[in-house]
Amino acid sequence: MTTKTADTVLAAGYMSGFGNEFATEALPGALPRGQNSPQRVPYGLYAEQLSGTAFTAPRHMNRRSWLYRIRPAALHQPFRLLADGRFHNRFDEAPATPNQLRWDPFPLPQAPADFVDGLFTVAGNGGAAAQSGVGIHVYAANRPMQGRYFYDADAELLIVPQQGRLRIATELGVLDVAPVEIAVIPRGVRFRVELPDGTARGYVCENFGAPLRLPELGPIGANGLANARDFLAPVAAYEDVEGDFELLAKFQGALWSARLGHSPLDVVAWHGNLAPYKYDLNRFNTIGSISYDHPDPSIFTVLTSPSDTPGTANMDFAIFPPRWLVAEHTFRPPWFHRNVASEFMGLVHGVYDAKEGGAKGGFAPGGASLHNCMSGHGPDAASYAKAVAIDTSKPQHVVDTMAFMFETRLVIRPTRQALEAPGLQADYWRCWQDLGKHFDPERR
Ligand SMILES: O=C(O)Cc1cc(O)ccc1O
Ligand SMILES: [Fe+2]
Repeated sequence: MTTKTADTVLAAGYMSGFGNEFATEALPGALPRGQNSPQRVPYGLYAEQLSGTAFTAPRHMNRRSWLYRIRPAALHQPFRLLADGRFHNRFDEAPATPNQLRWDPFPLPQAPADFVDGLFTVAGNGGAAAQSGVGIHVYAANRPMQGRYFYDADAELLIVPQQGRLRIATELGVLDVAPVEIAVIPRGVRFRVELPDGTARGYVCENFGAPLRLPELGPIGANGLANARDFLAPVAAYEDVEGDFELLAKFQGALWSARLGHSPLDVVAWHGNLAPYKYDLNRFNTIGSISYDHPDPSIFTVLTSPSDTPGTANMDFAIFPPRWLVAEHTFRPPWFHRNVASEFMGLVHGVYDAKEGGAKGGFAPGGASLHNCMSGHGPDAASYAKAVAIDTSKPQHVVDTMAFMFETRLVIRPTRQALEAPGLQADYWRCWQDLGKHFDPERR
């Protein structure tokens, strides 16, 4: 396989910044100068525009890139609809439940499975047709995608590796992503996933809504939370290979397959602000209370997909990273709460400070929990007992942890296969049952 990278043009494999107007070429002079679509493109390439927002979207939201490629994306045989599998968008198969749900770590594959084979849909809401909501999936894979490429026309993909590194070779370049990093692949971008560690497991959020962006910072100021310069987009890298390959498309909730005679990762140069990117969650500048009380979790937002209602996101991606807790005379873990929003949580590693104990396997790395609209939840009895006993005049260092949340405006509906999965913890509700009555009208 001939794989050429941009090493000779740019020293690093990545360009830093969020939503920048990037320009990158794997061969010198491959980017047309002064125009997007010249009559004849350098090196005999084809020019192709990839737009991720409406042409007329406001300038600060507009996303598109120009790709200079060996063959246009139009070149493939007709797509055939594939039979329904475990990766889908059927969120109406089972009644949405007000029960708190939790799953053990999702199993690693028994049979050979690549990244797409290994996708298992856990829950979701809305859909591609409405261009709003999310699909929530886990992946568990043990072989690289070989001669297979995938794109999702329904959604932007937010990939959260939990175990094992991923090498995501995309049309626009290569992203190497390890646990505690995330990758975002724009709607429609074609890619192949390789597994440098042999196996991999993690979470995927299909965002059917507006592309993820950095949250507003308000009084926090010009810096903080996820800083724009820590996002990395790949430099152009292409392969010029021919063979009998498969292109998989996710379209309106279903998977389609087409044959194609060449690698679609044949973009020699590109420029624009629509690109895959990665981000190291350890770079997050965590901001919290330095006086009293636990802040609302919106302070932990890494990326947000806005809806048409200001301030009410289609989806927020929040993390709970290592940090110092210093709030005095304060119950420091997440408080007990019921929210209008719905919360799907996963754990990359360590222990989450609201779930120190719990029934059965607890909240374990590679597992998940779901607390839907107005479903009461909060620290389990063990975490509560610990938090009311500590001396809050001393700072507390929360270390070795990385939990995350996909928080959505719409109720998150579990799939039938997720409700029937052996890992669903039937006794999760018990983790709150030891929160006894302490009320005493004689004691203040
Ligand atoms: O339920 C959870 O554990 C997530 C969460 C964390 C937090 O710090 C505040 C509110 C919240 O929903
Ligand atoms: Fe919550």
